[in-house]
Amino acid sequence: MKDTVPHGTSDFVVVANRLPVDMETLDDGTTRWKRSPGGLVTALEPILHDRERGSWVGWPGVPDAKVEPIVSGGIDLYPVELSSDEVSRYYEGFSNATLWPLYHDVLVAPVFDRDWWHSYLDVNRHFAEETARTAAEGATVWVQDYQLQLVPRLLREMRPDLTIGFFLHIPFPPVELFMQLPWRKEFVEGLLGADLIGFHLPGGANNFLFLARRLLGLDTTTAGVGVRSALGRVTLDDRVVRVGAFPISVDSRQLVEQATDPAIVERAAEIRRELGNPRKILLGVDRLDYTKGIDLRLSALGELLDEGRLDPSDTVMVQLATPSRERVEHYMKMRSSIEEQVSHINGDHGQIGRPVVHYLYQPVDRSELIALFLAADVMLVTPMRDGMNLVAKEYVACRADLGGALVLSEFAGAAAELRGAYLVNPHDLDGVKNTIMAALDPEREQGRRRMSRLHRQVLDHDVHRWAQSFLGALSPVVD
Ligand SMILES: Nc1nc2c(ncn2[C@@H]2O[C@H](COP(=O)(O)OP(=O)(O)O)[C@@H](O)[C@H]2O)c(=O)[nH]1
Ligand SMILES: O=P(O)(O)OC[C@H]1O[C@H](O[C@H]2O[C@H](CO)[C@@H](O)[C@H](O)[C@H]2O)[C@H](O)[C@@H](O)[C@@H]1O
Repeated sequence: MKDTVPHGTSDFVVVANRLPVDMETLDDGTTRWKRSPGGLVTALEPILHDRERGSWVGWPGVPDAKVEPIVSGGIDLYPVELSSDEVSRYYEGFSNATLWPLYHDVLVAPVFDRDWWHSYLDVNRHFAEETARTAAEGATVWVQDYQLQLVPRLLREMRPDLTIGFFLHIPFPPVELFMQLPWRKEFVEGLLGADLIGFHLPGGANNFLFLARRLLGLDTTTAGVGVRSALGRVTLDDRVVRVGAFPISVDSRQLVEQATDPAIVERAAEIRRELGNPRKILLGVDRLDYTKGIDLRLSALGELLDEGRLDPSDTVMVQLATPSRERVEHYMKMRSSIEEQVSHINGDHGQIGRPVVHYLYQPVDRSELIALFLAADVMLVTPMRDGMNLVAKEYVACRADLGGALVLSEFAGAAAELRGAYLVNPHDLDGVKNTIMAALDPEREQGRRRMSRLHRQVLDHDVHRWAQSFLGALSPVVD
């Protein structure tokens, strides 16, 4: 973290709720920066690194942080200050207790609170203002995700010279659910401030086009949107907004490089030894979020052990749970119930020095994570609903050795592309159990063929292709 940067000179600006780094205050009162959680940051960081100069407008992750613009990892970071009241109402409230559950199939009931809505509106305006100050004349601005859906329109009003893209990282809900939102028109109008609106999957793009017709009576294309093709169009009085599907991905080549590094390969072997040399290692890696199906996979494991279909003396599960949104009620409840499940399984089936489930409620280093991917015989990715799920793609990118198996929920966006995975319906516990058993002991050549297909898919469709396809569609002159 060094040098300050001047405002108003950036030709390419990413705007996201979070900066790629979070500010952390240590016990002695000093501050340091650490990597922010989540897949949005994982995906966008390499894209900005690739560019000669890029800027990122976002929140530094803690309330009331007065921070000057800084340069980190070659990216100019422009912090947006949020008060503790805004963190509580805009971030924890409207973003994560209204929009997040509404857009994730109403897995828990969304709260519709008018004060939160006003805070969301205010904060979206702050972000638009900071971006308007940062962007150079005629710049390209790429707004990210559900926390900032009003920014495209607000920004266009302030700076009509900009080219504005918007990408939604979470599912766009079915029309029947979206219609619950008391401010539904404002959201569709907010997004239509962009020149191009991107979703992970064609289904989200088609839902949005339907809403633009039905809610706002706009003229739109009606043919189905394709993957990176056949963009939809919404015709406004003075311009046309394009709508498309651009499945996000990972920096596959970099992951292969890391996963074939002898030190990481050795660490993977060491992890297996540290776990007591079990015959099979199962792995889960998630933010601790009720959408991720961590409880479901623990139920499946518990029942398989209870029924004697898995032997606790030769099977181990590692579950990494990154702390997330810890002050939001459903996240607190989920943490308690998952920790109870882990205790039950270990209480019933563990032995001294040999728990069945190794559970960490803390992030681990990237290299340790990759070593865990290499050590895992079966990766469990079982969300009830997920925009994409980069963990699934990271696992198969790392398995250049063609070992391992991926159990993947049909309700993760990644399932649309990773057809060679062991796909499961997370609402069907017996189906999940049977599929885990099949993934644990595939016929060797068949297992390698599956992994080879998955690995190739992710190598061919990496995060650079994602960014190129979105930015290419945003403007033929933006690379
Ligand atoms: N370094 C590190 N990264 C993690 C850890 N847990 C999750 N991640 C990363 O966080 C990202 C999660 O993205 P994704 O699966 O799309 O889900 P999201 O959390 O909903 O964005 C992936 O890039 C993971 O590798 C951890 O313990 N350490
Ligand atoms: O910023 P947080 O509230 O701590 O949450 C972390 C991120 O979670 C979500 O990630 C999503 O984006 C991934 C990449 O496109 C995708 O694979 C995943 O399915 C989504 O859940 C959220 O959308 C981000 O805004 C958060 O930063």
